[in-house]
Amino acid sequence: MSPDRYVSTRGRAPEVDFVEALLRGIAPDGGLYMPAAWPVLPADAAASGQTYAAIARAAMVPYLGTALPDGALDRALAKLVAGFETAETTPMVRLEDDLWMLELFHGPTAAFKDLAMQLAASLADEALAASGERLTLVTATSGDTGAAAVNAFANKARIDLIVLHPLDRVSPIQRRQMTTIDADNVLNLAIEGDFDDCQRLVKGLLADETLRERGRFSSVNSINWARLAGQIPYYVSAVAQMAAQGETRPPRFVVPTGNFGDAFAGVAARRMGLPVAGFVAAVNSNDALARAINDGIYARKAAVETASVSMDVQAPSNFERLVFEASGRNPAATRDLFETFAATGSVTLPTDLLAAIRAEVSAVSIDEATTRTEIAHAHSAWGQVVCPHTAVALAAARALPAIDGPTVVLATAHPAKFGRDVGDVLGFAPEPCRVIRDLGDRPERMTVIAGTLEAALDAVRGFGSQTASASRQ
Ligand SMILES: N[C@@H](CCOP(=O)(O)O)C(=O)O
Repeated sequence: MSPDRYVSTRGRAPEVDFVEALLRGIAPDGGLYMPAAWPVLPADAAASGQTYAAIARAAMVPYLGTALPDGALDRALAKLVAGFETAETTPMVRLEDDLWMLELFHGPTAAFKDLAMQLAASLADEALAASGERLTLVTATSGDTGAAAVNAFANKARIDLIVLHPLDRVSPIQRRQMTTIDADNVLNLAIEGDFDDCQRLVKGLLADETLRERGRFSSVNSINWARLAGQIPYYVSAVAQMAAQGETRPPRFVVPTGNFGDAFAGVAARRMGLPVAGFVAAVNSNDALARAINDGIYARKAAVETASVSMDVQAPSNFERLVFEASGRNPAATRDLFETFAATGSVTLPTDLLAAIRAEVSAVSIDEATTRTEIAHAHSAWGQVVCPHTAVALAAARALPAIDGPTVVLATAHPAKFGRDVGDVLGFAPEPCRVIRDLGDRPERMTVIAGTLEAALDAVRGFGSQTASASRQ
């Protein structure tokens, strides 16, 4: 069993290497790829004083094996860190003695998604240049993933990118980050529906045989293992940064959660040997994950609109990876559970599975009023202007019982991406960072379509002609 081989959570697909997992996105049996074994972090991986690139290299090399050209990861990491505005890439702020905030929003679209998306784009580019193939990517977004994907994949010669966002349910800045980029290889579709409709359409597009003639077809949502691999390093970096300040007790991480990809990357880091006291998934009123973990019933409900829009997710795709891992990597049990969920919208988790899930992660749901109160509290108590997603996690963290160790809250997006909601609470608009100021007032390009597979198929078939593709090579 090797960490550079990938198995499907549903057990009915052949093993693949990293490049295949990246370029396929989802396994042919409908499952998600998982490394066949967990690699072990080098003993000094989280020692203080290392650069982000060095930490990321150590954490990610075992997952890539020899699937990519020599030096591909180093080139991708060099480009990644050059695109960030802070020397530490993911700096930390100590809010209180035992409460820290890990800032993941200093990249080109001011959200944590940049950390993995920039790497995925560089690595996909290298893989396709080596094989001579073309790739079409489809991606569902509730705001941040789409922006990060458009920035990372715009004008890549061998790649077309189609982004589906729920019409009028992303923030104006998030929408403009997607729609104002000047790139013929990007198609923005605004779906009449919610994020879960977008996610359902992406799965439908990926399963459609008639689109195969376009070449390879994949997704850069966090169903793609490459997205998770690129999110593992910042957990290691957090432990290293705290060690540099004399804090060596294992931390508890509180992760604002939508699709559970960010949190599962943390679970992976712990599996690799990172000392972690626990994980808490902090969700907004879209609480399917919290209900599953706390009540033992995983059940879909209609999504509600919240200020933390990127977390307006009712069927978190990476819950499948958690179930696979917590079931002792049992593909039959995982398959049964998610096939039943797909058919009925509700499953009761078996008692032993639920206990194993709870050993990995706990979950807290934070309502809108508390989120607003927390935005105000972060400003009055610590002088921090935080985005609604970060506020959800801070509120969850402050409600938790104390532990003998630090609690680290992941700050996932810059507050200016959500200026209206944050400004509404604080009475002033958050200061935009450079990448948001640079958006300017360029015209927007997007197509509004109904939330049906037929409408999505029509839009995709009409996009990215061979002629246009050839002219970009
Ligand atoms: N939070 C997301 C939803 C998609 O998440 P992903 O991590 O699976 O790409 C967003 O901002 O779009």
